[in-house]
Amino acid sequence: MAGSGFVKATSWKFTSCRCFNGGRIYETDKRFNIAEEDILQEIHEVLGESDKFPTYNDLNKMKFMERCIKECLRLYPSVPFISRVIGEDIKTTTGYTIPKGCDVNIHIYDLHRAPQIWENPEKFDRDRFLPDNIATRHPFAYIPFSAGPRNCTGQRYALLEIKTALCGILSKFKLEPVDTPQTCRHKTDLVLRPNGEIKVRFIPRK
Ligand code: HEM
Repeated sequence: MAGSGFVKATSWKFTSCRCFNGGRIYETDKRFNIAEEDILQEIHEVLGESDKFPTYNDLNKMKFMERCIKECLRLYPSVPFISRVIGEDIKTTTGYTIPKGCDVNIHIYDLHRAPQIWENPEKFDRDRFLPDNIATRHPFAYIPFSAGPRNCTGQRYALLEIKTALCGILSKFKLEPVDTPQTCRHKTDLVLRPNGEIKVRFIPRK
């Protein structure tokens, strides 16, 4: 139990929390500010105006919030790249052969911003994960939790914890960015990490 608690705590700190920070703090434009108020409205629709703690069923009803979280994880994947050792020779569609035994890095950050896949890739689009819009997308175009047999075992839990945190924070505070995408830089690491502090203003809601 202690081990599992530790995994959850560290997973939150290094992944879910990154998603939360990344999405809110870097996305300073009006599209996200409007989304934030609409997320709060959805929270009120599901929970009422009370301080009720959300249940599993409540969280599953928060579909708009979920789409915004997914868009944050597209723009700022907490795990920006993963690595694999190739198990057999692979022929690419461009005619190259990647031999068995090679180390390969899959750059999730770049994949999630590839213009061949995403229209206006740099834009925060709250509708990008509507069912109609994901129906035609390649299943491996969006892989914040990796894919295949070694994908993230905590992904459902991660979404629930991010949603829970958003319910608590957004119902009490309006968040305003202090740092911007222009002032923040990332540094190379296993998780997407800012090169310094990211400041955000918490304004209590009346
Ligand atoms: C937004 C939050 C999270 C993101 C973006 C994320 C992302 C990922 C990614 C990309 C991998 C694959 C790593 C690789 O293939 O090298 C992974 C693996 C894993 N994640 Fe997460 N993760 C998140 C939260 C969590 C949480 C909350 C837990 C646990 C409660 C968790 C547990 C694990 C475990 C155990 C693996 C290894 C799976 C395996 O190798 O079979 N993750 N995660």
